[in-house]
Amino acid sequence: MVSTVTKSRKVVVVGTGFVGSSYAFSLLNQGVANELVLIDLNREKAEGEARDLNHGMPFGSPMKIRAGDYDECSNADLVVITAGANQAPGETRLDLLSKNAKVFRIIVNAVMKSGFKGIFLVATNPVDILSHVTLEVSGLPKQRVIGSGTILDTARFRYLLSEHFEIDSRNVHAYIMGEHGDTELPVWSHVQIGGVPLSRYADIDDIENNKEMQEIFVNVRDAAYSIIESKGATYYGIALGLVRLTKAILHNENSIVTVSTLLDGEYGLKDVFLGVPAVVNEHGIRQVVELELNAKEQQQLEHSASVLKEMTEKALG
Ligand SMILES: NC(=O)C1=CN([C@@H]2O[C@H](COP(=O)(O)OP(=O)(O)OC[C@H]3O[C@@H](n4cnc5c(N)ncnc54)[C@H](O)[C@@H]3O)[C@@H](O)[C@H]2O)C=CC1
Ligand SMILES: CC(=O)C(=O)O
Repeated sequence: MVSTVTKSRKVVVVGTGFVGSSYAFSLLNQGVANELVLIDLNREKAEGEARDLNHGMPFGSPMKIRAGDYDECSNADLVVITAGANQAPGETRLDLLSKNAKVFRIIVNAVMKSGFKGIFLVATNPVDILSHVTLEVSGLPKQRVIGSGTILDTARFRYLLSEHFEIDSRNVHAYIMGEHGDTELPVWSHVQIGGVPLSRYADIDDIENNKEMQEIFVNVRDAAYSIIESKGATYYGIALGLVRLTKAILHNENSIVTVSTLLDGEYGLKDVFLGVPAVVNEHGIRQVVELELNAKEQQQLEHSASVLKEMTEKALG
């Protein structure tokens, strides 16, 4: 059933490239917001996207879509940032840091200058570090700065497991945690199919060292590289993930999703944005969900945190 929105829900998306325009298209399809403003450095592109999307209105959910400027952020509930460079084939997400950190300082300052009082949702890469930059530049409470983190990696993981075991992906419960990038980790100890632990469901004793399972994780971790090699960019998966997060926020769903948030002692880690399961609602991040990790998973998470921390310190200067 298409959900109905009773009070005004305004979203501004900054960056109407592949990711931003796919997000706008999915938002229109799912009826999650009722006002959407598109901002891009290339104003003509934003205007073209708005016109194209509006022509689909009779087939979607009623909403107002237009191109605009940063003053539109003053009464927005949510600003989604998808602006900045994407990876060229072979480039890592971390390689984008210096270019995109500069872009972020400009964007976040412009949003805040409008008097913005809502929530930031960041997707641009490297997403964990740019979420940290957003927090620092905006001065907002940490609950109101959310990175898309490992929401897409978790979806890829659930999908590939669902294909392998021929089970609806909605019945596969699993998390990818850590960096949205090369140091991310699969939390094998908490994978469940329909509530049954994976080791029991699949009758495999040593799940994390099983060759087929390892291959599934490698395909998750390296998915962006292979899609970028094939078609130049990835955008549909993250667009749907961003809509899922938008719904959790605007509809106050208290959903548990893997997002990037500033840790403050959870998992024994501090002062670093990292992908973890967290409860998300209209106030942003309500709380981090602390899973009981095994020793290997904890060590992998700490490694991911240390890589991100070092890069973040450089970016924040
Ligand atoms: N978090 C995730 O899971 C994912 C993140 N991404 C990231 O999303 C970002 C965007 O990717 P694409 O849409 O493919 O790139 P794109 O190149 O298609 O679009 C980027 C847009 O940003 C705009 N832009 C650049 N500087 C700007 C500024 N100062 N103000 C306003 N707009 C500005 C450009 O004009 C362009 O329209 C990349 O960093 C990419 O790595 C992509 C897929 C998944
Ligand atoms: C590009 C990117 O971050 C992804 O597809 O995972």
